[in-house]
Amino acid sequence: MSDTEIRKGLAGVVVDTTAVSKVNPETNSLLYRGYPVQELAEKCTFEEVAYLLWHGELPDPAQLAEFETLERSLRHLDTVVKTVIDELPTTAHPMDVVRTAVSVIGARDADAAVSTPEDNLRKSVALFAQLPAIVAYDQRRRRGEHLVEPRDDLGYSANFLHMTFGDVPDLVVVDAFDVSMILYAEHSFNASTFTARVITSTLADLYSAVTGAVGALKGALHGGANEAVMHVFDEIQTADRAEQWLDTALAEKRKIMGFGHRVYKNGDSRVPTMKAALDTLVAEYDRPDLGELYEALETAMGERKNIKPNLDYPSGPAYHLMGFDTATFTPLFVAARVTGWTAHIMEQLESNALIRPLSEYVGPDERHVALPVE
Ligand SMILES: CC(=O)SCCNC(=O)CCNC(=O)[C@H](O)C(C)(C)COP(=O)(O)OP(=O)(O)OC[C@H]1O[C@@H](n2cnc3c(N)ncnc32)[C@H](O)[C@@H]1OP(=O)(O)O
Ligand SMILES: O=C([O-])CC(=O)C(=O)O
Repeated sequence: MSDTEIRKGLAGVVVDTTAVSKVNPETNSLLYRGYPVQELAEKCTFEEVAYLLWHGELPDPAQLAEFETLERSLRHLDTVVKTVIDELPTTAHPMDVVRTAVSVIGARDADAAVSTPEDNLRKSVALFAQLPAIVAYDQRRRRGEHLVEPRDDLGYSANFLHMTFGDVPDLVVVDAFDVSMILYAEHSFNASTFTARVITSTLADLYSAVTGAVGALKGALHGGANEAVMHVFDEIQTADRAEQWLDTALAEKRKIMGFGHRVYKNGDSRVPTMKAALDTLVAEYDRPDLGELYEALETAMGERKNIKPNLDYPSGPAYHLMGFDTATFTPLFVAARVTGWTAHIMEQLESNALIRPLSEYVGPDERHVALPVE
C-alpha cells in the first residue's frame, strides 16, 4: 500500500458544492435553500417545500395555486403501473415495488431521455404526484383492499392518507404526516442523493437516477432504518425491557437502528420536530406505552454509548401509529425524498462532471497465466 490517505465511505470528503441544502452539525441546523427546516415544518405545506427545493424560492399565492392544480391533476395511478404492481408478488418488499414502478414510469415516458431543465422539472412533479398512489396502492393490495382514487379537493398529505386508508384522519395526524414529509425531503449528499448524482453525472436520465436512489435508500444504514426501528420496538415490547435488550444487542455488536449519523455526532437537527409530532400522535391514539418505550431506549443508548437518535427513530413509531404497515415506512421516505433527489439531479446537470473517483489496488502483483505442462 502507498501512503495515500483513504477515507473509507468518503467520510469527511467534500465532493462538490450544492445550493439545495446545508447541514451544519456544529450548530445542529439544517437549511433548505436557506430556510431552517423547523420553520418550514411549522409554517409551510409539503407542496410549498417541494416547490422551494426545485425553484430555489417559496411560491407566491398564484405560483402555489398553479403548482397545486398541476400536482392534483397527476395523482391518478397510471394503469400500466397498476398492472405491473398487480403482477408482483405480495412477498416483494414495498421498496422493490416502488423501485420497479419508478422504472416503469420512466420506460413509458417517450421523452425519458430529454434532459432539459423544463423536462426534468415536469418529470419531477409527475413522480412527486404519482408516488403517493404507488405507495398507498401497494399497501392496500397487500391487505386485500382495492385502489382508492385520489381526491383533488385535498392537499398532498391528506390525499396520501385518504388513498392509503380510505378516509382522511384528524387534522393532527395529517399535520404530523406533512411534517414528516418536510423533514425527510432533503439532506445534502446522503448516500441515496449521491447515488442519484453519480448516475446523473453519466448523463443517464432522471428516472434512472431516481430508480438507483430508491435502491440506495432501501438499506438499513440509510432509509431502511425507519422500518428497522419498528422491528426493534417489536422485539423489546415494553419500556421496562429496553435496558436489558440494549445490553444484549450491544454485546452482540449489533447496530441499533435509528441511532447515530455520519454527519451529526451530537444529535440530528430534525429529531426534536419529529419527536414533537410523535408526541401528538401518542396522545391522539392514547399510546403512552409507545412513548415510554421510545424514551427508555433513547435514555439507555445515551447512557451506554452516548449516541443520539436520528430522524428514523421518531418517524418509525409515528408511521406505525398512523396505521402504516412497517414495510411501507421506507417507501414513505421515498415519496418525500424524491423532491430532494430531483433537485440535486437538476443541480448536477447545471455544471456536470463525471463522478469517477480512484481506488488503491491491493490485489496480487502482476502475474501471468501458466500454460498447462504437457
Ligand atoms: C435518515 C438516515 O439515513 S439516518 C441513518 C439511519 N441509519 C441508522 O439508523 C442505522 C444505525 N446507525 C448506523 O449504523 C451508523 O450510525 C451510521 C451508518 C448511520 C453512521 O455510521 P458512521 O458515520 O460510519 O459511524 P461509525 O459506524 O463509524 O460509528 C462510530 C462508532 O459508533 C458506533 N455506532 C454508530 N452508530 C451506532 C449504532 N446505531 N448502534 C451501535 N453503535 C453505533 C460504531 O459502532 C462505532 O463504534 P466503534 O468506534 O467502537 O467502532
Ligand atoms: O444524511 C445522511 O447521511 C442520512 C440522512 O440523514 C438523510 O438522508 O436524511
